[in-house]
Parts: sequence; structure tokens; C-alpha cells
Amino acid sequence: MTASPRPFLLGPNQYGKAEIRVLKTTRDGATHHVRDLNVSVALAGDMDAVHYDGSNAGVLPTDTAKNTVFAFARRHGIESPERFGIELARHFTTTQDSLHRARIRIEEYAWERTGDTGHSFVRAGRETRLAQVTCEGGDVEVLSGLTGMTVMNTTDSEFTGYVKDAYTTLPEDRDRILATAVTAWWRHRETNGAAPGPGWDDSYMAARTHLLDAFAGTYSLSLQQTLYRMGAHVLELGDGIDEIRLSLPNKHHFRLDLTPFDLSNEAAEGAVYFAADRPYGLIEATVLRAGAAALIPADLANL
Ligand SMILES: O=c1[nH]c(=O)c2[nH]c(=O)[nH]c2[nH]1
Repeated sequence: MTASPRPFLLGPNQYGKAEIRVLKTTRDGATHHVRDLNVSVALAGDMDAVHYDGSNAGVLPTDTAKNTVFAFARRHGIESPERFGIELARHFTTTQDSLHRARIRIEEYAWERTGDTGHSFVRAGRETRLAQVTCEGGDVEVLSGLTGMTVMNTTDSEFTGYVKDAYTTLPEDRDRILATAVTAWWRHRETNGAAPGPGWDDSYMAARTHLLDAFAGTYSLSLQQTLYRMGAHVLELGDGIDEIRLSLPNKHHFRLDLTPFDLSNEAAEGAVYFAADRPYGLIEATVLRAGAAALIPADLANL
């Protein structure tokens, strides 16, 4: 007797351990160094049996994935989020026959030194560094990125000449504040996980600088134009970066009408603004090197 076909089929699936918080210290005499990561492991492969029949024979426990992260931090150290992700992704896919794809997503929190002890730190109020490494069929894809890099220009930004319909009330503005919290992911051309020439940490710092330089250096006619300039600057000056995806919330600052209080409030006078937190415009785009494929998912939240 042949089994009747299943009415419901298993679709795309993955499993793993999310948000493994690991802090690695290294000591250079009295000078200590720290790397503070939040690591998420997502594994995929031959997982029909566990879903259909409850057979765990091909399932590496998520608890083991967590232990592996801690053990690798001790055994290999954490040179950079990208390198650590590559080591982990390769490990899972090369040691377990049932696992065909490993995706390691890492957030790094920055600490700055305080005092002169060599072992005292203050958590930096900076952006969060991001890395994602995907290992599948021997190929390694490395994305680097950042989120929460809040920037503002208090002039050199306008928004005029836009479409006006029956519902448009927005006044044209030739001197507005432009502020955003940058989320960016960029893709490294190398598919075998080789570090870019300057190394992962310097490559990251360079891309961050290029984003900031383009934001500060662009006279903005729209956040869309600023976004494109920021992405293009990273592709132009970065080392081996083919694609960058940016998500820029427009953190609106509305210049107030203070005439009821007999006060003018022009930008040129040093105006007062209402910093609105929502709703916000959300400007998102990928910028690509000509000839490169768009491989970074459009929905960065699901990356
Ligand atoms: O830079 C901007 N782009 C827009 O598309 C837009 N829409 C809007 O209301 N304000 C702005 N600002």
C-alpha cells in the first residue's frame, strides 16, 4: 500500500538560537580589550523528518549552537564580528551532514575606555555594528552594516517642487532640518569569506566614515537624494563593496509658528522646532555597482 500524499507540505524553514549574548575579554598586560556581541544562529537543511514525524535524528540542538558560540569565542577569540560569523557558519555546515545552510547574525555593542585603569569602560552611545554571514554549498556571503546611527544637518536641506494634490498641506521649505537614524547593510564582493584588504574592522570604520561624510557633505534636495549619495560614496571609496541597502527614517523637525506669542521663528534666526517622533517618512533604497546583482533583501527587518 502506498502512503497517501500529504495534504500540507513543509515550506521554507530554519531553526537556531537567537540573541546569544557573549562578551570576550582579552588582556594585554594591564590593558584589557572587549568585544560585546549578540549572536543569532539560524540553521537549515534536511528537516522534513523532525517536522513531519518528530524524528530528531538530524537535529543539532539549539542549546549546542549556543554552546558552540561560547566555545568558539574562547577557542578562536573574536577578531571581528565578520570573522567570528564566518568561523561559526563554516563549522555548522561542514560538521553536520543534515545542515546545508548556516546564517549567523551579529550585533556588536561598542565600549569606550574611561579613566586610566586600562580595564574601565563606558558603553558608547553609538550605533550598533551589524554583520551577517551565510554559508551554503561552500559559498560564504558576508554582509556588514550598522543601525541606529542618528545624524542631523541643521541647514543645507530643502524640500520643494513636489507633487501637490487635494490633500497636500506641506509647505515648501528651503531651509529645514534633515535628521535620520541610519540603518545600512552592505555586501562584500568576495564569496569565500576573505577579509577585504584593510581587514574587517578597518573596512567597517571606513564605510561608517563614508556614510557620515556623504551625509554631512550633501546639500540635500530630498532625503532620497542624500540616501543615494551616501550609498554611492561607500561604493566609490569602500574596498570590494558591490551593494548597499539603506533605510532612513525621516526624523521630522517642524519649525513652529510662534506668531501667537509675537515671536518670529525663521531658520536663519536660530529657530525652535518640534521634534516629532511619529509618524515619520521612511526612505529606503539599494545602491548597486553597475553590473552587480541586488542580493540584499529589501526588507531589512527580516534580514
Ligand atoms: O526628503 C523628503 N522626501 C520626501 O519624499 C518627503 N515627503 C515629505 O512629506 N517630506 C519629505 N522629505
